[in-house]
Amino acid sequence: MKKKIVIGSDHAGFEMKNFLIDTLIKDGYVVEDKGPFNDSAVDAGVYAIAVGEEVARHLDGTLGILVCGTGIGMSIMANKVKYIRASLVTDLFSAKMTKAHNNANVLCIGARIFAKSMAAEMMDVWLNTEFLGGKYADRVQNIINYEDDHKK
Ligand SMILES: O=C(CO)[C@H](O)[C@H](O)[C@H](O)COP(=O)(O)O
Repeated sequence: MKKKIVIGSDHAGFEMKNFLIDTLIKDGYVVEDKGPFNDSAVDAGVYAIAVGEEVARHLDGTLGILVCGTGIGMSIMANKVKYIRASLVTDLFSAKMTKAHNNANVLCIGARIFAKSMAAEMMDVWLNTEFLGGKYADRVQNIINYEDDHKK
């Protein structure tokens, strides 16, 4: 079975979130939508934390996707959650490398920057790239060690 994807947005990312959910379901993923469920103005941070905490509770391969206007607020907030490596991506190469080298477990996308098709492409590349492990695993482990030492 394919991985579970937990997804959230703010009002600016609401429409793109729904598009990405449809794409994920078509591709056979199990999707958990953390909201919002309409396009009324909300604070992106609430949804970033909800998605981040759900991913951090299931570090078995569950991944998160966050969409706001720029993706910036989402990435700042999601990275406050212990064990979350959230990446704001702006191109296909970054989308690939943030999984291959950083094993990013949350992807952040700016709905006011990208067309839906480009967002779906970045998501697809990230989902279908494998973490390379080896020296990159040592580096990711250093991040985890820091979190273990400094975060509750
Ligand atoms: O970074 C962000 C959230 O922290 C986003 O880009 C938001 O979508 C953006 O700030 C929302 O702006 P709005 O004026 O409230 O629509």
